[in-house]
Amino acid sequence: MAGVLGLFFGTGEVTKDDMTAPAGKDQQASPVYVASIDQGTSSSRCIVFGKDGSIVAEHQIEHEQFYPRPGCVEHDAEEIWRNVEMCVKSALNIAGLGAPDLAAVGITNQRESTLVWDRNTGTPLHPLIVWNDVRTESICRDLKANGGADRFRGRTGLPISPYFSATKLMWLLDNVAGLRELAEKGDALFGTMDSWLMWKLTGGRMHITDVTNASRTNLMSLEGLHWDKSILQELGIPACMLPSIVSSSEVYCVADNPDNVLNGVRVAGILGDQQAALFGQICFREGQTKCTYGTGSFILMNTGERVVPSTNGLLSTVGFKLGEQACVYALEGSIAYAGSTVQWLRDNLEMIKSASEIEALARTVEDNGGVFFVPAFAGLLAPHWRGDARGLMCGLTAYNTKAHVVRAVLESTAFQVQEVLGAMNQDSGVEAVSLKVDGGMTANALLMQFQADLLGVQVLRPKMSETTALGAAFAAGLAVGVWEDIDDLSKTWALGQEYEATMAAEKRDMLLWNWLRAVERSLGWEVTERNAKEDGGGGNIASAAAAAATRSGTTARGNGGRWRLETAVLMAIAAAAGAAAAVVVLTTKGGQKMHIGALRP
Ligand SMILES: Nc1ncnc2c1ncn2[C@@H]1O[C@H](COP(=O)(O)OP(=O)(O)O)[C@@H](O)[C@H]1O
Ligand SMILES: O=P(O)(O)OC[C@H](O)CO
Repeated sequence: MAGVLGLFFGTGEVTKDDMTAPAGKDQQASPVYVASIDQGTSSSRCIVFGKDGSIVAEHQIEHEQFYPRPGCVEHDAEEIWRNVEMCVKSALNIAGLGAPDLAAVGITNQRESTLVWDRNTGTPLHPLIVWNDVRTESICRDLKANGGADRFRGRTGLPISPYFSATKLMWLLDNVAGLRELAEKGDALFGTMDSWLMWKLTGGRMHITDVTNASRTNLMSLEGLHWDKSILQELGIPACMLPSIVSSSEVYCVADNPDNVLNGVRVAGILGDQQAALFGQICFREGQTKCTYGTGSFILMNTGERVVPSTNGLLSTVGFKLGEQACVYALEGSIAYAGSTVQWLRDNLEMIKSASEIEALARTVEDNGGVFFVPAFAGLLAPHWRGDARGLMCGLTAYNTKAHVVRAVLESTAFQVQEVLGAMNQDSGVEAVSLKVDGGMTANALLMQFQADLLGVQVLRPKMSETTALGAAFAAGLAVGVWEDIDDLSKTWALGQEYEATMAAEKRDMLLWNWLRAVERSLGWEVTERNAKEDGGGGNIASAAAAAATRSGTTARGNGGRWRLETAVLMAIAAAAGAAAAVVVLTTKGGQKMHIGALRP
């Protein structure tokens, strides 16, 4: 069920009285309020900010998550638009403001999630395919087979992965009846959520995306900031269905949809949500780094005006581009499962009743008791990029309790962030001295302290928790003169909480070593009939096992029978997964589970 939250914030600088008589109404001065639409993976919200960067009012609405098949995650784009409209209306009502009181509106959004719609009717032609949907794993496998996972990296900064929009769009073009023909005629459009919202706000007049969102498609040249014709051609994507690429901060238009409450307001900022958080955290200088701990976790380092190529499993991406100014780039490490592991403990394992309970339970034990958890629920993103990894918990003994398990789940986020920061250090040559943090999980002081300990640097949480929405408001406000320049913005950042590293180096090294051993064991676990075909094994599990074993350096020979497996091959599967002992369960085409047995390679 979708939930509705309406929040009112009294803040230091903007008082309740100010809100009943907004400056824009009484004094006829230029409006100083900026609204931000934050369209995220689990919810949409609208926040109205004052000039001092404080929150005046907020409204948030969750939307439904659809899981039509294993590995598939979809949203209803029309539901999202209705929620956005409702959020804006409610936030303005709560603040006692109207559209004329807004200097501008900014948009920030879940990135990569892919939508196609009809140019003439404005109707979505398929549900939104969400960024964490892995249905295009086999398309990616084919592309990788023909030139390697990194064949687009030099141009787009990204590896081939189901995460990015390119293969999601390929899938749509191949699987939605009539879409390719419509697209070739110029009657079907592609966009991420920023494009969709712009389309709706302008009553179907504008089809644009900003450089940060475009940099997540795997279709944009990072240096030229234009769609890469050769990639489009190779992937069979008609260029006419793509939006025009614009900067992150400029007046794009005046919203001119008379049915919308924002009608007449300048739309002046667009940033993908992680880049918006980088901007909202005032990471304007090269080397400055932030981590957002939400459903997933995303670490971005500002690398200035140069594209820093990654050789350690990170992404080169656009940080932001302010109008005509030079583009600022970033290195990014994306982690798919962070706060969602806490939701998993709550909803699937029922070990806690609410996310906020996890800290107290984890504090009842001194440490993880030797337990390590790798949340590779749909493979691992940065820095491993292994679609064949699966989740595991290891190091368990009879001594362990629920508290150790819960603590291991919490710690898994900090370990992943540590790995990414290590890779960032290697790629950029910049050793971070501090990490600015935000997002829901930063409410957890145990996790934040553990993070500082693992990194050996200060972890800094600002007073303002809504840095993503703030970043988009900053981008919009800059374009219309609410804020003069980035120095003006920098004054708004205030420290909320600081965590210093206190853990002894030997203890930290031992923890990191054990984490890496656990990760190693999670790799290559996924061996299915589908993999068997795609691995060129002639459609049988035995050959897939042999392929998996070969990938992991173990040799094995299958007997080629469709469902008959030799002991040697089964043992190779266990070895490929790196487990001391493994229980092998195969799923048949009909969905039936076949319990094969426990193995000790
Ligand atoms: N005290 C807490 N300890 C650990 N995780 C938490 C805590 N409070 C919230 N979370 C997690 O934070 C996530 C929500 O953070 P949020 O920044 O709102 O995410 P998003 O923007 O991705 O929706 C949830 O996945 C939730 O499980
Ligand atoms: O909406 P969020 O906060 O889960 O962020 C999603 C990211 O943009 C995916 O890349």
